[in-house]
Amino acid sequence: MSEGTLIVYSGPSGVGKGTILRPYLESHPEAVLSVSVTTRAPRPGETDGVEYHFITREEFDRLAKSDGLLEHAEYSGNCYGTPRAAVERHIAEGRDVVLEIEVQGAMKIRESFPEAVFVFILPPSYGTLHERLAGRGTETPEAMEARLRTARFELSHAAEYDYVIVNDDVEKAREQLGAIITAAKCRTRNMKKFIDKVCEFHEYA
Ligand SMILES: Nc1ncnc2c1ncn2[C@@H]1O[C@H](COP(=O)(O)OP(=O)(O)OP(=O)(O)O)[C@@H](O)[C@H]1O
Ligand SMILES: Nc1nc2c(ncn2[C@@H]2O[C@H](COP(=O)(O)O)[C@@H](O)[C@H]2O)c(=O)[nH]1
Repeated sequence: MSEGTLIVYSGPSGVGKGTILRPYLESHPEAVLSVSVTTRAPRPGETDGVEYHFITREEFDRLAKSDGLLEHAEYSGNCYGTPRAAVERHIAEGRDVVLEIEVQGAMKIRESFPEAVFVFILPPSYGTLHERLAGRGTETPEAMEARLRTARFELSHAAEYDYVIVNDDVEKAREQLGAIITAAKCRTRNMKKFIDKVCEFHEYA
C-alpha cells in the first residue's frame, strides 16, 4: 500500500478555506481533515472533537512539551497545534490528510515533511477579505482587526507555497483544489514505495 499524501492548506482568516474544502472531504472519504487542538474558545455551533479539540493552555503546553504535536503556533492570542499520532497513523494507512493551518505552522511542516503539498488560498482583494470576514459575523470588531492585520503577514508568504488558488468563485476554487490534490497524489515522491514494489516484481517475474 502506498502512503497517503499530506496536504498543507492555508490562507487568511475568512478567505473561504472551509467553504472550498468541505465538499472535497465529503466526496473523498479517503481524505481526512486533521482535527487540531486549540486554546481558543469554541464559536457558537462548534463542537469539541469536531472542528477542534478545545483544551486549556496547561494541556496545550503539556502536549507540546511531550512531542505530541507535529507543529504548533500562536495566532491572534491563541495557541493551535496538530496532534502528531493521528496524522502519522492516517498517512501510514494510505489516507490523505489535510492540515488546515496558518503560515508559521506550515513552514515548520515544510521542514519536517518536505514531500507534503502546500496550497494557499488567496482572496481576490484585501477589501473582499474584510467583507467576507465581517459578513460571517463570528468575530468581535477587535478580533476581526487582529485577524486582518495577521492576514497581511500571511499574504506575504503565499509565494512560498506550491500552489495558489484565488477564491473569486467558489466552484472554480473547488475544482482547482481537486485538480491539485489529484496531481499531487501521482507525484513520484509520493509513489516511490509503490514504484519500487512494481520494479521488484518485474525483476523476479
Ligand atoms: N468565493 C466566495 N464568494 C463569496 N463569499 C465567499 C466565497 N468563499 C467563501 N465565502 C464566504 O466567506 C466567509 C468566510 O468563509 P470561511 O468560513 O470558509 O473562511 P475560512 O478561510 O475557513 O476562515 P477561518 O480561517 O477564519 O476559519 C463565509 O461566510 C463564506 O460563505
Ligand atoms: N499552526 C496551526 N494553525 C492552525 C491549526 N489549526 C487551525 N489553525 C489556523 O489558525 C487560524 C485561526 O483559526 P480559527 O479556527 O480560529 O479561525 C486559521 O488560519 C487556521 O487555519 C494548527 O493546528 N496549527
